[in-house]
Order: sequence, then C-alpha cells, then structure tokens
Amino acid sequence: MTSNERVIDVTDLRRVYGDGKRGSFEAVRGVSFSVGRGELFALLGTNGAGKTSTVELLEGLAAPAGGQVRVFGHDPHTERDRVRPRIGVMLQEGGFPAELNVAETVRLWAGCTSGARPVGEALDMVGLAHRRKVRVKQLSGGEKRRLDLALALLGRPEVLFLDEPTTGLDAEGRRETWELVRTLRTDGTTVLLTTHYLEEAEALADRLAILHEGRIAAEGRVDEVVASQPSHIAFELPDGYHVGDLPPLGRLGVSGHELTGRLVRLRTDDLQRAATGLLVWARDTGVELRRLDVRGASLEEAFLRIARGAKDGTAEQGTQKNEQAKEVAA
Ligand SMILES: Nc1ncnc2c1ncn2[C@@H]1O[C@H](COP(=O)(O)OP(=O)(O)OP(=O)(O)O)[C@@H](O)[C@H]1O
Repeated sequence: MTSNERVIDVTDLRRVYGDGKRGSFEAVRGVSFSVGRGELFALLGTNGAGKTSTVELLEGLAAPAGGQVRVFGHDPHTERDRVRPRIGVMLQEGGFPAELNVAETVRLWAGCTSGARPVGEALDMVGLAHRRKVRVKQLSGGEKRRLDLALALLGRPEVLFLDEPTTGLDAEGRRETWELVRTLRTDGTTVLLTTHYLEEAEALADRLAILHEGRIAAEGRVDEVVASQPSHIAFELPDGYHVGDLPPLGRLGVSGHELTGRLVRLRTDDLQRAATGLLVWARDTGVELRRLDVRGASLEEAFLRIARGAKDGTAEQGTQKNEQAKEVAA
C-alpha cells in the first residue's frame, strides 16, 4: 500500500439476489480486502465471478446480505451523504439522455456535483473536447466510455470506482485511459478497477484480487499472485527416447508432466533447477531438445488456472480432460 490509511475496508462481504429463500443466488460469498489511500486495486474474474456485485456494494448502491463495507470509515449505504461527494463512479452502463450533446450532458451532471471541474477540463482529460457538440446517441461505444469517465471525474473524487473502463476502446484509447488513470493515481486518487484485460491489471495495479464464484481465489501484488503459479518447460522427446529415459523428474523439482504425442510439458516451482537439470542431461546424452520452450508463470496463467477450475472442478482436472494429453505424476 502507498499509505497506511485504509480508504476502503471490506470484511466477509456477502451479496444475495432474491429474498434469501428458494431460488436466491449468493453472488458474493465472504469477500475481504482493503485498499490504502493512493493505491490502485484491481478486481479480476471470469464472467459472473461477482466483480460488479462487489463494487456496487462498495459504492453504496445496495446493502450487503452479510459482512461489512467501510469507505473513509463510513458505511457507503447507510451513510451515503458522507461518502458520495468524495467518490467518483464509472458504471458499466452509464445511460445518458441520447438527445443531449456531450457538453450538455457534462454540464447537466456538473449541476448535481459540488465543486465540479469546468466542463472543458473534464472533456480534455478524456480526449472528448473535439466532440463536445456531438449528440450522445451519435458517439461510438468507446466514446461513451470516455464520457462515463469524464462524469466520474467531475467532482475531483478521492476514490474512483472504474467498472471495466476500457471495454469498447481501441488499443490507442486504452493506452490513453491508462495514462490518465496513472496521472490520477500519481496525484493521490485511490482507484478501484474491475477489468477483463489482464495486461490492464498488470500495467496499472499495485495489488489485485482474482474473484471466482463469489470468493477471492488469489490476492496480492502481481508478482506475488504470479509467484504462486508453476512455471513450464516444453520440448519434443528426442527420437528413440521415452519419458522414462529422462532424469528423475522429482529430483529436478518437477511436480507433474503431460505427454501429448512426442511433446513433453513439465510443471515446476523451481524453473532454474528443472531447466538446468534437463539441459545438462541433454548435453551429456548428446541429444537436441527440439521445440524447447521455457516459460515462467504469468498473470494470464494464474487467471486461466482459476478459470479452468471453474469449468472442471480443479485446474489440474482441466489438463486431464484434454483427451490427447496423458497426465503422469512425476
Ligand atoms: N440482479 C440480479 N439478479 C440475480 N442474479 C444476478 C443479478 N445481478 C447479477 N446476478 C448474478 O450474480 C453473479 C455475479 O454477477 P456480476 O455481474 O457481479 O459478475 P461480474 O464478475 O461483474 O461479471 P462480468 O465480468 O460478466 O461483468 C452472476 O451469476 C449473475 O448472473
């Protein structure tokens, strides 16, 4: 955290859709985390993992079914008046009056915001100044996201909630939004971001949590979340060799392997030891390891393992279900 002051504090949070009886659905199942002042925290997760359901509770749009949310030490739902003026919210779907133009929309919003930025400044920040006279219904999807962001920034918020802020933006628009978010953060704004783009979380987040089926499956700095995942080494078995001819894999720090045709894929938590052992064996045996690929763990890998677990029960089973792959414990 960039500050010891906890601006957002979430403890054992629960959200249930329905009346809690038959047919009800528990979308958030005991989520806890905190965000320090000036920190950028990203919530990742598969579709339906519970990101929006969680963020809406932080914004005070609904009361939790259990647990507690505090923003600046206040309950954002029951003490809305104390929290709302200090936060900026960019929802997934803004819903603007389609007939107003861009500047009119911002002006309308500014009228409901105390200490609002000038309209031109807000539009400049999101790169929409040249579209100020265009009607909202004529904006592209990406431009509407920028307008959403301009409205969220109007009140110079201390905490900014961004729900999938770059969905629909092209690559350049995404980079521009990242730059803006970085600048806001440098200026001390605390940001809570949900995103489907792993590179967005990697580029921006101080810390992140991966939600899965309403629970936090992994949490920490990007490097900490990645470090909890195994690395991989892949190569083609040399002609005439079998897996049993390789050096004892357990001794190389390999925790499991798959064989797909002649392609071997090793899993390890000690990449250097496993790669060194394998390469020394290849040199001493005088064989070439074709299609050699040595790969450290990545955020994408961490995410996919959690997502595969969603479909198959566990991440490991996901691998086993590949009919072509033969999973063998080392
Ligand atoms: N109003 C609602 N009534 C009933 N179930 C809902 C409601 N809103 C969301 N859900 C369910 O709650 C779960 C979590 O939804 P939520 O929108 O929070 O997920 P998400 O992680 O934001 O997903 P996405 O990435 O697709 O936006 C989903 O299974 C969704 O179908």
